[in-house]
Amino acid sequence: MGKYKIVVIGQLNKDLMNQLEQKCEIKVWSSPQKIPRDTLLSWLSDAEGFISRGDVVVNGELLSKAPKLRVIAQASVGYDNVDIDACMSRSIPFGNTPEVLNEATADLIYGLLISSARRIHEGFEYVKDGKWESPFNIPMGVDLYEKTLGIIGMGNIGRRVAVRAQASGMNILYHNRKESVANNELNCKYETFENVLKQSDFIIVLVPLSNQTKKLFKKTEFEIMKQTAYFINASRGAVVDTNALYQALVNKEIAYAALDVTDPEPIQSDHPILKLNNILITPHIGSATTETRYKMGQLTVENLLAGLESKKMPSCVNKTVYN
Ligand SMILES: NC(=O)c1ccc[n+]([C@@H]2O[C@H](COP(=O)([O-])OP(=O)(O)OC[C@H]3O[C@@H](n4cnc5c(N)ncnc54)[C@H](O)[C@@H]3O)[C@@H](O)[C@H]2O)c1
Ligand SMILES: O=C(O)[C@H](O)CO
Repeated sequence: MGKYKIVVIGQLNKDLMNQLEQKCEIKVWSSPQKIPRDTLLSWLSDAEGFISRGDVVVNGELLSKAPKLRVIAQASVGYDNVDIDACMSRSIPFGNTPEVLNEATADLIYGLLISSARRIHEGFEYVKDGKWESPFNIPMGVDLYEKTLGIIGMGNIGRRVAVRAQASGMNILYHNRKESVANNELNCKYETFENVLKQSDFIIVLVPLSNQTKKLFKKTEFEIMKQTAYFINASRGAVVDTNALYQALVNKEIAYAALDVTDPEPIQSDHPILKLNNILITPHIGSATTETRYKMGQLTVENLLAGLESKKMPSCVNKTVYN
């Protein structure tokens, strides 16, 4: 039997590529830059399998140019770049990589929280700039102990963040579309969206980007937060109205923001929000550790090969495709 024709966007570990090469003939785009749409569509014209990436829009137009495509996999838990209905209409299973990145992403988010609260990155700038004249003229932070953390979108990663916060002596509120026994058993209290915003000292956003969550955080939402609130977004940039966040930070309606995701990505280096001293931004590095990225790549390859061999994927988003 011949090899499966596949297209891979992004870099996979060498041994994972070797694994794919055993069974597949591969066209690979390993550049961090976005692949030109025309190139991608021409590569997909005879492909059976596709490893996509977050910066590729997978929609009906793309699928119409890929008549032989039978499976799509992606190394991420979020799949807001993919039109799942369009995949369903072609009975194409789409595989993502949940859970394997929980700990790494929760570490990064907790790192953002501690770094903001304790002014860690500012402290280093201070030292580099020669401003550290005595032990008394230092940037002051705030305690986490006995403060309230509100998690909006309390799923796999949110729960791992909650465990870290509890170790620091924080109280946890959460809001999801509905209350969950598993979250309550973790000693986290369910509240309405508005109450979480009103009552929390720190707010972490971890909802998937969807039509319901696009610009979930606008002017009104920042207005109802405490003036001392720290706002942390690690979900997707488009969940937040960046201009409203900028105004809230400038007008001191909230104290501080830390973002691992922006809208657009990358954020323009001359964006005015970068000039503020009450913001910390990292370049979408939630899952970016060697070990975790390897596990994500491994699950992606398993998903793809399962699909090509007409077996059930270990992690399929549109499971009803198998009904
Ligand atoms: N910064 C990063 O590198 C990074 C890494 C991993 C995941 N993410 C993002 O984080 C998101 C969450 O990941 P996860 O693995 O915890 O997913 P998950 O599906 O386990 O959790 C998401 C939670 O959000 C809730 N939710 C969905 N829509 C909601 C709404 N409208 N209002 C309130 N709650 C809602 C769900 O009920 C669920 O509990 C991903 O979708 C992805 O966008 C970012
Ligand atoms: O959704 C995810 O898994 C992260 O954002 C990494 O892309």
